[in-house]
Amino acid sequence: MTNRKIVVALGGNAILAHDASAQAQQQALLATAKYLVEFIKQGDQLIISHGNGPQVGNLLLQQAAGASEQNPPMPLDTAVAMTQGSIGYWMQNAMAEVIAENGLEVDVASVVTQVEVSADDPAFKHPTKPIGPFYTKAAVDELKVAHPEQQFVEDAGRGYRRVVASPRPIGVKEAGVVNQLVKAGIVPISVGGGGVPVVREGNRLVGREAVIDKDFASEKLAELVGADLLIILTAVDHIFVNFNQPTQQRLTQVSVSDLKRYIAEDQFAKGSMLPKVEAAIQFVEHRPAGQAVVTSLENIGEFLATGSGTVISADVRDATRPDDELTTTTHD
Ligand SMILES: Nc1ncnc2c1ncn2[C@@H]1O[C@H](COP(=O)(O)OP(=O)(O)O)[C@@H](O)[C@H]1O
Ligand SMILES: NC(=O)OP(=O)(O)O
Repeated sequence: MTNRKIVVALGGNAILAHDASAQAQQQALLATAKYLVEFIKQGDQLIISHGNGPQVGNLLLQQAAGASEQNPPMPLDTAVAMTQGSIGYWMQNAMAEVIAENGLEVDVASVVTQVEVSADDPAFKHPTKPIGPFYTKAAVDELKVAHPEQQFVEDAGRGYRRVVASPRPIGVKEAGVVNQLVKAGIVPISVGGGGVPVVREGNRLVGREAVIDKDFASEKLAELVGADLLIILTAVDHIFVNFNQPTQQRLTQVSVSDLKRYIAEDQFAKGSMLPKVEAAIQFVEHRPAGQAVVTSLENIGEFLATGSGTVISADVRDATRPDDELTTTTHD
């Protein structure tokens, strides 16, 4: 039994690959739950987080399509809370089924989570977070005329998407509640969709129209609950240098200083791998005894058996080496 406290962040493919129907997303989460239950079987204390980019964008479109004066569309902070509810419901339902199949007795509960951001965060003036479906250039040109207030960007060669503000998390209101649930042996689902963005005004937390990056929100939660591990699950088993080039090499063990050097070399795509790398660095800098891992759902078994995946650790000085020499990256 390992009994580590682990925050595991689920990437897009764990919930929505191509089919945005409720049934397809529930099916995907059932497959995801079969991987996650392995941690519980090992005795680890799990905290689950997830993204919501496609879902919250789709929800805004559904809201706009049915809107009237009597039935106004909800603002983005409320839409984020709605996706925390829907995805949380699917996830806890799927986890309960798989937990029962494995003869375990563990409860899973979603926590509607508010994540504090700064009202002055420059991100409010520079939208960068892609949400909802992909569009062609022609479709975007039409949308810009109909909705001059909305902004769109080309997303990694896959088409155009609407972008919204994505401020950095500075606190998680329900972190204490999440910790209480973990202590009670319950698996919490928290900071879904990066958490509902709120700013503090005295005793009030006031919602803001934004979508926080779930990797940064998961990192903040992992810091605040004192996690041993932050595991970021995505579509690739490892982080690569020279990604998608003939010279690509996967990173197995990597130190913070080496990762910072790779960032300076522009090795990680903005909006996809870069936030994961930055979140991993932030976590191990705050908790030097902890580790961050980037890998895929499908590789969880291998990770648990052999440590396979990209494991990011704080720079550790080795007494047998000169003072300024740090642990270095291993490739294979
Ligand atoms: N250097 C890199 N190493 C590995 N993957 C990379 C790298 N740069 C970009 N990527 C891409 O980033 C993707 C993960 O980002 P994204 O799909 O946005 O995450 P999420 O799983 O959270 O939805 C990977 O599947 C891969 O295609
Ligand atoms: N909120 C968020 O980061 O969602 P995605 O991971 O789905 O983009």
